[in-house]
Order: sequence, then structure tokens, then C-alpha cells
Amino acid sequence: MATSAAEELSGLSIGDDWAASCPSLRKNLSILSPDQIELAKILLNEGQSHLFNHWPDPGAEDEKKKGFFDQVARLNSSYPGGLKAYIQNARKLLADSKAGKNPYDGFTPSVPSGEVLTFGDDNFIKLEEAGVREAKNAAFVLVAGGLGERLGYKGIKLALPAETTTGKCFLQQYIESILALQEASCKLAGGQQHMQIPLVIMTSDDTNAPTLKLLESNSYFGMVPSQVKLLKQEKVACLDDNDARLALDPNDKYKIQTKPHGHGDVHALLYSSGMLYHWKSAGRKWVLFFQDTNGLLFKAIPASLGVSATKGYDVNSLAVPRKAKEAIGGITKLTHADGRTMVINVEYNQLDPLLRATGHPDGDVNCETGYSPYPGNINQLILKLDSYIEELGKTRGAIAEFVNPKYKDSSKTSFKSSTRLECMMQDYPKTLPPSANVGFTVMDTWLAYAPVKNNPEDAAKVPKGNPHHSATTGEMAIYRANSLILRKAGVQIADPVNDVFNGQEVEVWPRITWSPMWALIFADVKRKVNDKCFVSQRSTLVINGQNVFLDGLSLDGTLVVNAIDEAEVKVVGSIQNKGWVLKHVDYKDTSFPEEIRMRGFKIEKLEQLEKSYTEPGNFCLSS
Ligand SMILES: O=c1ccn([C@@H]2O[C@H](COP(=O)(O)OP(=O)(O)O[C@H]3O[C@H](CO)[C@H](O)[C@H](O)[C@H]3O)[C@@H](O)[C@H]2O)c(=O)[nH]1
Repeated sequence: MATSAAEELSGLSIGDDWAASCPSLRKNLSILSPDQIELAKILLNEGQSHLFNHWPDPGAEDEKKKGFFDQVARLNSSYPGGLKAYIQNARKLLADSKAGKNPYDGFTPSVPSGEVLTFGDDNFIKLEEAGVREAKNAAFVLVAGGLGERLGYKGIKLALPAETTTGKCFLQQYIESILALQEASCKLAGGQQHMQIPLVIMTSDDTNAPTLKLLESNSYFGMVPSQVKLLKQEKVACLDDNDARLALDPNDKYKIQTKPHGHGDVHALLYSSGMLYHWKSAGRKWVLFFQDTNGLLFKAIPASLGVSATKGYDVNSLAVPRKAKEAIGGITKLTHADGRTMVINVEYNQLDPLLRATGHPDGDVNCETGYSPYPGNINQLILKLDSYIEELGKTRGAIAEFVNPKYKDSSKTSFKSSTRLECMMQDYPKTLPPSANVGFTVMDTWLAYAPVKNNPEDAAKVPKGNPHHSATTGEMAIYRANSLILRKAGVQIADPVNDVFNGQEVEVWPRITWSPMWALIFADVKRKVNDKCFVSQRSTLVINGQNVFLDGLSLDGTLVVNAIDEAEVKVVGSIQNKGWVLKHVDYKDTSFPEEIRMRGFKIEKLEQLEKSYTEPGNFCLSS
């Protein structure tokens, strides 16, 4: 095609007319590759010419311009449907938000029915066994891309000690639990096959490098390195206004400002990585999703996996009784005026307005049980792999999104700061067909849920009766759960005492911990203790070893037992020493490490009986 002399001089051609509305980009087309030009076309078509307004003529800052397109290419490829879809979705959601449209318009909430389990009864024991049986066919997915802004800890949350008696971090606890499940499940299957249970960890730019470092510097906590796969989520572009104009980074005009898109990214990442097909061809049946700081989680997993298997649930959400206004979503049955129904998590900030808008003037309040009638979603999801793959084949893992702009004023025309689209992994069932078998499993909070989300200052402000969700309560909950489980198995455990750490009143139970290899399910505990045992309130008991049996132990102090699998150790008689005591530490006292300060106490090791059995054989441990 003929080109005018002037255009030839500037390197432009008539074929570049698509860029006529944006002269500063048009002048620079000659330095862009064909792929970059395609991306530029998408941006202009979607009303993003402002991104180029400040671009100088070719020859100046060319590397920065190319770098800009490198980022655009990443943003384009990491979002299902690319940037075009992102911008179009944003425009629609921003318009809905401006119009004050309720995402649940036309839906009436009601309390759904699901499986309510009671720890330790026959049904629970049966479900735990069914869960262990299924575990060899499972894959675990840990979402750990969040920064944990509410906690304010400078490291990654997975590296925090779940409890300070052993100092094991959350990631170690999770991995040891999966390995114990793997071993128990393969044993139940007759031990012929040795299947590795895969673990995927979703990270982000904020957490990827430290997560990898934590794994590598601890030999993957006993997993085979190839068993663990990190999938990094990308951030999404920020939006400056209701037209979904992308925001430039205030510190770098050649960069689009980005923010996290939320844990819902996990579905698109699993899909695009090809992981799901790989798992399916290896005969896997279940995908279990979980979050970064719940030290009780694996106590609830076997039974809930048992529920999924026996009920054939496509989706099973783990839930606990929820206190009104607690920062966990409520599992709700939504019935549309047109007859459609779904059982879905309604996020904690949306439940109250939804209830008020549908004939419940008091909104999110407790009922006569002292709890909200809506079970609290703890975001532990078990999906059946077959139907999950089928659904993702249609959606490519795209999850219903939302936007939450902070408007400058009631005209809702401008934002206080840029916003972005977000998505949540628990919204996966929203696109499922009505025939999908969606259920949930409720367990006691003491057994299943004690996350570490809040910093000490905010945790102390939580209304009385509502959970603090702090490092203090996360740790105390582990001791409480272990004490209650031993009690249920017949061990006499002294009553707790109340104490206040970092302004939070908690029950302090004996500091009892065991490795998952000792006991994964209640039947394991029952086999390994008897009702002649006693543990006093000031005691600490650490059991590290598969074949340790408490046979008439009376403990008043600290006992630590370490044993290899081939050593069978019977612990008998009375053991008494000064033990380990909890010393108060103020969170503002910077002479202590952050991990200690944030929980408000330090364990002072005065005296203990510690025994390690490193040779095979039968042993008797007494004072
Ligand atoms: O972009 C993100 C954001 C978060 N996360 C991860 O997602 C998990 C959950 O994040 P938060 O702890 O910030 O989640 P919230 O407390 O806001 O809420 C979520 O967890 C609650 C239970 O802990 C309720 O279930 C609630 O409904 C659910 O949205 C964490 O492991 C976090 O690391 C990511 O991987 N990427």
C-alpha cells in the first residue's frame, strides 16, 4: 500500500490508522513487535489510550515502553479471556456497584441443611475411617498468596509456629499431616501401592520466594520435592474510574498498578497448569483446598472427606457454628424468585445487608442457640475431581468476581484510591448446574477452626464472646483440642485456668501436642491411651512417635517422648518435675522476637523428662 512521504519519514503507514486516536502510541508503533501491537489494539479498543499519553517519540525511553508491554502481556495471559475480558467485566461490575445493585437481587436466604457431626460418636469414627481410606486418592491445595495484612507479621504466615511448645510452623504441621494420611491410607489399602498425595501451594509475588525457601531449607519437611508444586498467582490491573481505565503506578509511568485478585485465582491456575488432568489420569478423585493458618484443620479433614465419599458430594464445604458478625462467611441457601436455588457462602460483609433486605430487620444476629443460624464457612473445600474438571472445562476456572470501590462521595463518580476486581475460591459453586450435589459438613469450632488472622491490638478489641483469631488463641486452641480429645478417650485431664495474654482472655489447658503420625483420627488416640492416665493443668506433653502408648501415666510437669516407628514405647507411672511455664510478654516489648510477642507469652523451660528411642524394640518409660 502506498505511503505518504510524511508518514514514511515518521515510520507510520495507513495500516496504523487504528491508532489515529492516540498519536503518542501511533508514533511508537515502529519499535513494537507484532505481538505488542496486537496488545496495543486491545488496549485502545477498550478505551485505554490514556496509558500512552505521556509517551515520548521513538528513541526516548524505548526500553521502558517495551517493559510496559511485557507487563501487559503477563496481565493478558494470566486472566481467563485476557485483558479485554478483564476490562469489560470491570466496566459491568463498576456500573452495577454505582447503581447500588445487590448481587443477590431476587434471592431469598434461608438456612440450608447439611451434615452435622459430633466428635467421637460412632458415625464420626466411621466417617474418619472412610476419609482415611479415600485420602490416597486426594490432592491437597493450599492457598497461601495472601499478605496477611490484618496480622501485620513481616514474614509469611506459613512460617509462623502453629504452637510454641514444639515450635513447628504451619507448613510443617500441614505437610506432616498429609504424610501421615498418605501412610495410613496406603496401609488400609493393604500396603501394596505406595501413592504420594500431591500438595499444590498457591503463592503470589509476595509469598513465593519465602515459601520456596522455607521448603528448601527444611528438606520439604519430609515430602519428596516433586510431590510439592508451587503455582504463583499474578496480580490484576487496578482501575481508576467507572470506565475501567487502568491505573498507572504512581511511581512508574511505564507500569500498570496491580493488586491481588483474591484466593479465587486458584481455580484458573489449577486449570491452566494442566494439574487437574494429570491428577485425573493418575486416578485421583478429590481435591481438598485449605488456608494458611488453621492449626486444627487436619483434625477435621478425615471425617469431612468421609462425608464427601459417602454422600458423593461434588462440593463439600467445611463449616463451624458461626457467631453473628464473625468475619467468616455464612453458608446460605439462596432461592430465586424464578425457582433457582443454590447453597453458597455469603461473605461476612454481605450477609447482614442481604438479611435486612429480605425481611429480617435485625440482620446478622444470633438465634436462640447463641449462634447465627447460618453455619460459618471456614474455606476448607472438598471438590470431586470429575465434576470439577467438567466445570472448569467450561469456565477455564473463571470465578464470579466482585468489585469494592471506595467512592469519594455519594455521586459515586470517583474513587478515593484505585480499585480492582476480586474473586473468592468458595464462589466456585455459583456457576454449577442445579443438578450438582453441593453440601457442607459442620463440626465443632474447638475441633476444626482456629485461624491466626488478627494482630494483638485488633484481637483485643473483638467483642466479648466472639473469637479473637490471633496467634494467642490459635495456639491455645491446639492445646484445648488435644486435651478434649484425650478426655473423650478416657484420659483424666485437669480443668483449664483462665489467663489474659495481649488483652485476650483465654483458657489455658495442659500443653499437649502430638505428631500426626501418632494419631490422625480418634480411633488412633483410643488405641494408644487408657483411662488410668492423668495430666495436670500445668503439664506439657509432647508425643513424637507412631508407637507410643500411654498406659497409666500420671503427669505433673513436662514429658517429651521421641521414638522411631520401630520402637514401641509404653509410658507408665507417675512423672513429676518443675515443667515448662508460660511467662507473660507484652506485644510492644521489642526485646522479644515478633513470633513470641504476637502471642503474648513465652515458654520457659524449667525442667523436663525427655526420652528419645532411636533403636527398634519394646521399651517402658517411667520416671
Ligand atoms: O489474593 C489472595 C488472597 C488470599 N489468599 C489466601 O487465601 C486465604 C484466605 O485469606 P484471608 O485469611 O485473608 O481470608 P478472609 O479472612 O478474608 O476470609 C476467608 O476465610 C474465612 C475463614 O478463615 C471465611 O471462610 C471467609 O468466608 C473467606 O473468604 C489465606 O490462606 C490467604 O493466604 C491468597 O492465596 N491469595
